[in-house]
Amino acid sequence: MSDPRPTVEITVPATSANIGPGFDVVGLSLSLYLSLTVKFGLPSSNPFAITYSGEGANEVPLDPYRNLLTRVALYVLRCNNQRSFPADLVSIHVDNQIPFGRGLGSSGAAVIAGVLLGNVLGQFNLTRERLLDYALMIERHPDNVTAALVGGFVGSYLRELDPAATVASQVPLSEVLPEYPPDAGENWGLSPPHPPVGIGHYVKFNWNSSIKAVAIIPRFELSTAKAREALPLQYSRKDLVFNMQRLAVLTTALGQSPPDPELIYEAMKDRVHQPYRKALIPGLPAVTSSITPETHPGLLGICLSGAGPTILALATQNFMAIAESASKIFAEENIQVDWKVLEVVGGSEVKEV
Ligand SMILES: Nc1ncnc2c1ncn2[C@@H]1O[C@H](COP(=O)(O)OP(=O)(O)O)[C@@H](O)[C@H]1O
Ligand SMILES: N[C@@H](CCOP(=O)(O)O)C(=O)O
Repeated sequence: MSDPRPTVEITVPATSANIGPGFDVVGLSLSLYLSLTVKFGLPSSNPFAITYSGEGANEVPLDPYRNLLTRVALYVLRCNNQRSFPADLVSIHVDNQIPFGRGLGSSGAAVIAGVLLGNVLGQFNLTRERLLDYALMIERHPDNVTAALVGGFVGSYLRELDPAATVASQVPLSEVLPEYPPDAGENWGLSPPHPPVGIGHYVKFNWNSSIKAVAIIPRFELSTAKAREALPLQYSRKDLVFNMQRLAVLTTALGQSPPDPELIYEAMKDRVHQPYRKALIPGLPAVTSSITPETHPGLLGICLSGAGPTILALATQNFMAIAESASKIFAEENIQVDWKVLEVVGGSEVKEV
């Protein structure tokens, strides 16, 4: 009998999406990680164990048919004609540093980790582009998942698809990832819609490594779905031009040396999502308007991280003063925060240990 497969470690970074004007377009990978340790043994009919430590450990379902990571992995397996988890899978331990529902891309990281897990379990050797296709069937805005997969400061778009492929890519999440009711027959959910090839395209921008990200993380959760419901369906030309002008400047300005605070502070302003989300995040307008490069030398720009409620301040120094000023404004709204200084890091990794 052959030896069991080696243990595999999968690490996926947190991400901050939008960076002000780049709603659903740009993302930044940050130094907080979702890590999976996947152990194999002799083939057996015993079910494998899922264990968690860190963020969300007490709330996450440990049933593989309900857990987001393993449901995504099962989606990849089933799209590649493998109906279930392999018999030599013994355990998956998940250690998570990314807080849930705070705008730091926990669900995007879980989707990428699930796709990478499916690829490892099925030994499919899928390319990075194909892995991204699977992720984009599940999380339909490309900013978080692309940055979590490839790392760095990334811009991405979804390709316009031919009519047949468009139908597949618009299948609701609930159909791509059904919740697998325990009493359903064994053929249930066996033929999920396959992702069209080449849904997402991306480019990596330069990043000046002296720029750090201060994440000011309120102690309450805001689901991305709820924060997206607050947005209008239509925008004025004026507001779209406002954002496009700033985004065009920002993607280059954050790679320049030395970074120019005057240019970046204005280029991180937004009129597409932040104004509509302020009712969900008390203190947001005060934080983004009163902490400036003049009041806090070293600050480059400040915005909502993803769908919030976390605030992202990009800065080269004075991190504590920036975080304390933001904490004070949130405290006036009776909101406690935690804060961290994060680095911009590389993308996901899969290695045998
Ligand atoms: N590591 C994980 N394992 C399982 N489920 C996860 C994991 N990370 C995130 N999730 C799920 O995603 C939800 C948060 O998603 P979302 O509202 O998009 O917020 P975020 O801004 O953190 O991505 C969590 O409540 C949880 O259901
Ligand atoms: N562009 C999306 C990004 C959501 O990011 P998350 O980290 O909050 O999941 C949006 O702004 O809705």
